[in-house]
Amino acid sequence: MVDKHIPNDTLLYLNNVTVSFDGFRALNELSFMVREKELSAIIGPNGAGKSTMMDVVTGKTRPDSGEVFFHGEVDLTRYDETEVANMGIGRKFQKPSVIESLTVWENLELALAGRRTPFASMFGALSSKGARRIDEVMELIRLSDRKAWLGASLSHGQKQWLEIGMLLLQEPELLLVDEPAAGMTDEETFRTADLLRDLARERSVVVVEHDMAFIRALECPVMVLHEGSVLASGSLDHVQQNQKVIDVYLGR
Ligand SMILES: Nc1ncnc2c1ncn2[C@@H]1O[C@H](COP(=O)(O)OP(=O)(O)OP(=O)(O)O)[C@@H](O)[C@H]1O
Repeated sequence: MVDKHIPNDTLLYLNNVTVSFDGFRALNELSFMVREKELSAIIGPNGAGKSTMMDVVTGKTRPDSGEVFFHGEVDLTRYDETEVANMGIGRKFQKPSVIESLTVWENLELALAGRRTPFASMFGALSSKGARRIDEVMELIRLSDRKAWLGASLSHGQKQWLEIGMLLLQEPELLLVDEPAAGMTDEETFRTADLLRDLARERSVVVVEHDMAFIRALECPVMVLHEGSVLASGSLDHVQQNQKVIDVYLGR
């Protein structure tokens, strides 16, 4: 990456990314950057290109043109989903995929096993280091007192937190989180905002969300996507006062 304007602490840099479906541009020369250990939010009306952007970053969709630099050098567009995940990019989908018949601890243990050697997983040897890490993650996701609860008995919000915990055990440097507050109670929504702020102390977190109260609680920079490009960026107050943003949201 040879661009003088890119700060040294940039973790992810999309450069002029275009994705077309049958001639329709879902992403249109999209460029933006994510700094290390930064929490940021992406908003935008339906069809703005938010999911497509995450598909490109995670190797699910290959762009027609443009690059996606991770750590300044690696162009993620050359790798597939598994390779990108192994490089340290985690994606939390909207629908939780927690195993309902396993406890919180067992779900986390399984997620940790995913990154242990086949030999260690086969013989069930969870190291004391591994167990400590699961304890730390349970603390982070506010589920320490639910350790022995079955997935099925958790609330919707708790399932989402457990799923975030499972991703954390992959130790991602960048976490992409898709509409985490959807379907949550107000209290869960605010606890989730707290949780994501905590997570961004150790890694970069990008949240795609529609819920403005939740975005406000994140207290982070916001980028507005529209028709596959950045329409505005800055604080939530700043973008909400932007006339172009107002027009797009009011459908003018
Ligand atoms: N596989 C596909 N084939 C054809 N068109 C697609 C495909 N994926 C996305 N699109 C189109 O690209 C545009 C961007 O879609 P995308 O899902 O990225 O938007 P979004 O901002 O995530 O929307 P939402 O908030 O509704 O989830 C939409 O017009 C969508 O219909």
